[in-house]
Amino acid sequence: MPVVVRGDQGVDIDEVTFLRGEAGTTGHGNSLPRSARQRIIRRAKVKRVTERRTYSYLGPAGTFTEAALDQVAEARGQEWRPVHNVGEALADVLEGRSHAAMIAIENSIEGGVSTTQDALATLPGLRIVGEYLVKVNFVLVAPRGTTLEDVTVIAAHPVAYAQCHGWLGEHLPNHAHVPAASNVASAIGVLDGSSPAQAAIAPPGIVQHYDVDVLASEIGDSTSAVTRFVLVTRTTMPPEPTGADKTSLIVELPDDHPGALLDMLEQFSTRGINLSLIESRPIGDALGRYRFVIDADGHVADERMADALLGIRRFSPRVVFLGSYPRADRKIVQYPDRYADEVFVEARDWLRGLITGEPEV
Ligand SMILES: O=C(O)C(=O)C[C@]1(C(=O)O)C=C[C@@H](O)C=C1
Repeated sequence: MPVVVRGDQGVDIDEVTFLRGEAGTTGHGNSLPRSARQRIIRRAKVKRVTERRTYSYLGPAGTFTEAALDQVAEARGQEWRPVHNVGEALADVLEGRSHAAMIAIENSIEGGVSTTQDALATLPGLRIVGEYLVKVNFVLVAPRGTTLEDVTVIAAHPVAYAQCHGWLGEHLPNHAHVPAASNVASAIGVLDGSSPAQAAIAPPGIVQHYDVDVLASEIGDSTSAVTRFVLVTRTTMPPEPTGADKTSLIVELPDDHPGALLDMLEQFSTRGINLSLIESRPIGDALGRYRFVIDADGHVADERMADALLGIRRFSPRVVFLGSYPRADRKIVQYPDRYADEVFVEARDWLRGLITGEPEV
């Protein structure tokens, strides 16, 4: 298959070059009749429209999720589709309305975003292809003329609300919370009167989109809070290994197998693989049944990771491979020399030799 380089508007660069040559607009003379040239240009325009890709994200404009999507070079100049929740974003991908969806998966204060983790664990056919980090901090906003004394009810996305407990406890200890679909939906509800709240927790950039008073700034519990986002597509080949990769998995453990969690962890530790995340989530069918959400340093194309996955697959009743993709921080993965690819290859060759009867050297 030819490699296609995408232009800013989603047009195949090689296609455009070809058409330019064909239409005689590249300095080789306008040898084609005008009508033929126009037909070719029309074809290029149709292609431009049909080749545009759609990216779904938690909207409306101004959310942190939008800021994460803004970091995706291939998404620039493409169609961005604001949606109401993670489920809708992933349904867009699975049902073909969108090429990819940007979703929040972890926050440095709140931990894993459980709706995302549960959706990825249960919806087959999805792959994480990229990771993006966004620094998050929050402001309290309200319709013009509102004062802090007027505020008894606050609208906020639950993950944002959980990051502002300190400030709220100190300044508005008696407030009530109404959940909002996103950090910007919270403010819209307060402005259009559809929310019972008088004020909303929102990203600082909200003032560029809406006419609001900022009642307080920097209300997050941590000034260094970060949310991790992932770009999800339909199942596809993982991006090429970069040496700075991460592999995401969901693993269920066998029942009645004492030490199963330790067995699973050993698959990684005995191959020199560091885990940057391990979290349990209820499977949901009975009390005491959990699945594990895991991020491991390395790529499925690395021998040590492939070997670990084979080990896990052998005893786990269900393994979901969510993807291998470049780490957002581009930090090269470190591991002891004895887990390098060549060491695995040499050991496999040695074993093959034993079986085929090659003399040992
Ligand atoms: O993208 C947004 O602004 C959101 O409202 C979503 C979300 C999340 O799902 O975690 C994103 C980042 C913040 O940590 C809080 C909320």
